[in-house]
Amino acid sequence: MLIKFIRAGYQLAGYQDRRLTKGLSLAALDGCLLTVSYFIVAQLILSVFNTTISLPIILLSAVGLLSCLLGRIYLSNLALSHVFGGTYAMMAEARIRIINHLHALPLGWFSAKRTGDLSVRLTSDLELIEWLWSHFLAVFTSTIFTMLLILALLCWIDLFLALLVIITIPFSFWVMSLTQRVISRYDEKMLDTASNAQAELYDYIQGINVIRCFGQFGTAWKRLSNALFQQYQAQLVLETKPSALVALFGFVSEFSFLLLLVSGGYLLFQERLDIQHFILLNFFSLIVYRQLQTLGDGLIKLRFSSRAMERIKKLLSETSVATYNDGNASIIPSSNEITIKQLSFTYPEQSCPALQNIDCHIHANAITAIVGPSGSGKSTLLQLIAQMWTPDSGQILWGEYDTKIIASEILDRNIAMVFQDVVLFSASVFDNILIGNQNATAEEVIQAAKLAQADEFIQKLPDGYQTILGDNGYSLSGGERQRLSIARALLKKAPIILLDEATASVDASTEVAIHRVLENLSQHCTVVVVAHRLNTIQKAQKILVMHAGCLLEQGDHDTLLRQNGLYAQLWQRQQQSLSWQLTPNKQGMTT
Ligand SMILES: Nc1ncnc2c1ncn2[C@@H]1O[C@H](COP(=O)(O)OP(=O)(O)OP(=O)(O)O)[C@@H](O)[C@H]1O
Repeated sequence: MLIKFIRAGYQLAGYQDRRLTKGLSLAALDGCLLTVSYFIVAQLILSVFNTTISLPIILLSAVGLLSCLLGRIYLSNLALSHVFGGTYAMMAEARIRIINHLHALPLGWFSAKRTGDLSVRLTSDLELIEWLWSHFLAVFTSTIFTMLLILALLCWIDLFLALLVIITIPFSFWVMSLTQRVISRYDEKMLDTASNAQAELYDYIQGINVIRCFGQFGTAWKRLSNALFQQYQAQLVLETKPSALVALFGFVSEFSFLLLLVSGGYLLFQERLDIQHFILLNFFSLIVYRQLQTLGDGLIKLRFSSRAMERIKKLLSETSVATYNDGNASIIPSSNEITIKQLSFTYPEQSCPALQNIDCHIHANAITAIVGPSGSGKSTLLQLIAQMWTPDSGQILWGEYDTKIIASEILDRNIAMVFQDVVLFSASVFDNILIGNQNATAEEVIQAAKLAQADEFIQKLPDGYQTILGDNGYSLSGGERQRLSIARALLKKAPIILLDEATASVDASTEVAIHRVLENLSQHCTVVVVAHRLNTIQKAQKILVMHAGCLLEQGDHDTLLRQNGLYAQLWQRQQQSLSWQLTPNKQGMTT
């Protein structure tokens, strides 16, 4: 089981740190040195009883014991620093591998799993494994060596009595494995309830403003306290259920000591064993008993963290977006046009497809707009173009190549996307824009902010570009946040820019200015925008009109108006609403 655990750890990290092997060898040496010091004590006891004790023997023993002690301090220190160095480096690598794997997972995975569960796997589960590697492996190795050597010493003193100790060891291990099996029945539940409690805590803190606004403290608190109570119960069961077996393990290990005491006493009485050897046998069997206890404790914890290891391995086995790992990094399409062929897509765990048989052509170096009623599939189409999901069927071609065969890093580098929900990090405004292109100069960052109509409000912030934004950039208005995310996308200078209602929260004049920038950009970029306000995309070279997951109409503004279909209806409704005027009625209220 231990070997399996170590192998799984190596797999998790993706490499085997040499410091760990070195540290474990040093721990084994430490265990040997401990046995040497016990041997010296045994010799001293024998010489007392044999009356051969003398000052030189006492001095020699003292020097021997001191050397062993100093040697052990040196060895255990060195062993631990190697084991810690190796373990922490490997676990850091494991975390990076997990994060890299998460990058490649389809967005649906994140919405299906709760953030709390993920954070438990990345924190508590990994910490448990890390703790066991760093604190148990070295102790386990030195304990095993000490125990084996002491058993050899026991055999040297009296083979028959040593065998009495040895035969009880398999029983101890049998009880230990029984305990592990019982624990494994409850530890899964404990880890699951811990994940759930963490998820509830996360939801509670995230949604505290909504909870407060709608007076939902009672309901929200009930959910949270329920989850915490379940975790508490699972923890209690895990601790109490195997306790009888843990006690039995202690009894079986102690029994060997008892057996030796009684049998040794009998042999002593029969004068077949002398007193000095009787004392030595008991002294050593007591040490074996202690070592067995240490091993038992560690192996029980090992079982617990093996479960954590399985959960992380399961996370790593989640299937990534098809293109992510297999893509060809050398493919660079000759043009930035996008062709969509018979594309259909259903969200995970949904029965109705969000997109059905979409066929269209998105011109290079032009603006294409996607419009349609809410829920018609506009954002989904945009996200599929950005390869955030794997389609059920159909193809998306970038130039002449199917995006499935293009390496995801190439796609990521060439596509800039502005999402509906803007995510800003707790960093300066400057750094938030710089995320778009880490190699950009300060001038380029400011230029991108100017193009996104963000420079003016940034200059008015307390520290300008160096103003630190709070959690998720809460100190900015919705429109300001959107402009920062547009600046970020512009800074990327990607040949394909996708904007999902990127200007929904900005005022009309800013929106016009941003669209003017997009028009300029479209001279050398493929720009795809999802828009609700149709007057902003009137000049788009192509407009895709979505309805209930289908592409209903396509063409430019004038063609679509002539078709007198859904687009014409939407256009007319918006034009009517633009002509509305607020006038006071007789009671003086505006209507
Ligand atoms: N992560 C998801 N999981 C399951 N269903 C989803 C998910 N995201 C969107 N949907 C569903 O897919 C359909 C299309 O959604 P989509 O967001 O693409 O529409 P939209 O046209 O962009 O809407 P809006 O204009 O309101 O943003 C909707 O029925 C929506 O409920």
